[in-house]
Amino acid sequence: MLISHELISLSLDNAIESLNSSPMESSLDFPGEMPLESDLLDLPPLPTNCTDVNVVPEHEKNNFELSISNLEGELAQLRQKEKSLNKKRKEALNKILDIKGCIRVFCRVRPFLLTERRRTPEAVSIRLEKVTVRSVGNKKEFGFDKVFHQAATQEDVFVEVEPILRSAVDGYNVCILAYGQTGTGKTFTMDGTNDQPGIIPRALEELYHQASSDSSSSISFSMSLLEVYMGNLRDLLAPKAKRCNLNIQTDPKGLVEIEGLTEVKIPDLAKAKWWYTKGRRARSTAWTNVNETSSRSHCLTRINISRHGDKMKVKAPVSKLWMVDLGGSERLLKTGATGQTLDEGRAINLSLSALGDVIAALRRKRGHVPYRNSKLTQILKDSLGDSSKVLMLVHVSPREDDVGETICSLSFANRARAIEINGELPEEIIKLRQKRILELEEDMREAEEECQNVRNQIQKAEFLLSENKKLLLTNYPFTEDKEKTPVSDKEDGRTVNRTPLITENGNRNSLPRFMTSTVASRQRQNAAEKEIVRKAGSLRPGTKSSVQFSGFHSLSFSDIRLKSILRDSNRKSGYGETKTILKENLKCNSSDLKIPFLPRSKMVTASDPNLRTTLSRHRRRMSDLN
Ligand SMILES: Nc1ncnc2c1ncn2[C@@H]1O[C@H](COP(=O)(O)OP(=O)(O)OP(=O)(O)O)[C@@H](O)[C@H]1O
Repeated sequence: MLISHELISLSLDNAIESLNSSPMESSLDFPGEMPLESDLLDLPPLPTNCTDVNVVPEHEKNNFELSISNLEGELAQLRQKEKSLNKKRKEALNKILDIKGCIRVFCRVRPFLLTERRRTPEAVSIRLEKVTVRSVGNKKEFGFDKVFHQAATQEDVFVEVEPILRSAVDGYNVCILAYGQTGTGKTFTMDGTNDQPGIIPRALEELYHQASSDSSSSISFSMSLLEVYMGNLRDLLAPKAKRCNLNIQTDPKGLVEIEGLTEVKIPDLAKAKWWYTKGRRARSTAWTNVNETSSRSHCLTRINISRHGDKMKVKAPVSKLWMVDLGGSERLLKTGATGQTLDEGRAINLSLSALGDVIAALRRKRGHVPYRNSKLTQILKDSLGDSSKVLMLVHVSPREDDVGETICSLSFANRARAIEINGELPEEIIKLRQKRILELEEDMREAEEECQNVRNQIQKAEFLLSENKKLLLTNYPFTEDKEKTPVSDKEDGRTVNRTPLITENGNRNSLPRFMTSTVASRQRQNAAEKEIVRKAGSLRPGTKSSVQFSGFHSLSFSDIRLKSILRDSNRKSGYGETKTILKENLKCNSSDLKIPFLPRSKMVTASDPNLRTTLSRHRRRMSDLN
């Protein structure tokens, strides 16, 4: 192995030279396809006019080591910078959400269905972020943080939801609730269809996207799905027999856990979607006068987000993302419900009113928050409080027949926004807030852009570091074993570089004494190495034997990518194009990439007397290994 590596450890300039030269000019010519290492082993004995590159002087090893430690230092600094930029972005986002309010309420108006008759003037109209409802000469107006008109797409809705998801990945507990009369589109918004996926499938995708772009920590997800049906908890991911009667536990710190709830690891998006679809199928639905597949329960999807920092031993902090498709609020007579369906409707209404009370108490910053009044609010206790972010999407129907229900839903939403206490804010304060939000958004965007730049630099540095390590190991296979084989030591008052020797059983320096080098032979060897370096250096000042990135960064010729780059460059004309190809493939600036350009005449031949010692040493090492 060492032989072939040494053979192909040509410097980039020599490599390009070989690739571009004609068969007459070079004995190591690679027309089109590069030879395999095994091919190289089968090559006939080296002719005298051969580029000998087996000697890597010891002082270059120090350069490698210095380069590696420089890169490691650079990487540590870059990672620190990424962390602080991330923190800056988080803070800006958090401030934005605080200004906008920790409990935000959006309204979505469902379009008319094909079976519904459209009347003018329409009962529900929208102007900016206000919804106006008209009925028999009366007109009521409701304000929201955001209103989605009938033509709004799933994408439009998701764009507004995305920042809150970011908060979940940043470590906050987040709760997204879909509220509204039955048949107004809650399930459509949360779940969607195959063609028009809703918030949950999009959020899953987004979470993996955010996790993959955060290199400062590793983020993992797990999923649970449950429904609150008639005041009971049902585990939608458990086998049917084990689904019911789960208990809610709250620890002294106020963290909520549901005893026995199935929690599945979702290492990738495909797994996440698979589990989600499985759970959704188990949900209770029934036919009502209003909706053919009316949800008869509250369906809760929980994603636990664990963030592992540098120290994997420390227990990873976990944040919860709840996405809740609430049961339909309805006036029970209208739905034509009887028997069990009537009971289901009552249970839904009771828990919705408990939810309304909790949100209103939180908005008013009351000392007592009535979480205990329903199972739904008990479950969501640690995700509705002060340090959490809540988003409620209220759904309404555009139909005149539904005006009564629409007004009920919008009043519920207004209560959650605490509008009746504060009234709408004065125009001036709204403008000031908007200005501040714009500034913070700009800060966030800048931090994000800078962070992305730093991530690119990290990637590049990581690549260079691994290349340098590979190269070091290739040329100095015993590098880790520093104590047993000192790289250099003093002998007779002079510095002597030692190349480690190896026997079949792997012991070094255990050769018979007559085979080991003497002080004199080592000095000759040393002198020969120095001579090679001197000759190479004299050909072009500053030329180094590898692709030079800024500073000491170098790239091994044995790297597959470089091989293919060189092969391409061989088909093209030469130096200029090679440089372009390298730049494109390695995605670095031209200033970072300095390819030494050497004249073709730069050949070190085996006939050089100074090289004889070195070559014989090389052959001995080859035979040691064979
Ligand atoms: N924005 C929309 N665009 C197109 N179709 C919609 C939209 N919103 C709702 N619908 C359609 O309206 C019907 C009822 O919607 P959906 O089942 O989502 O209501 P729901 O509020 O979840 O009802 P329930 O509370 O009874 O479960 C469905 O056929 C759905 O496809």
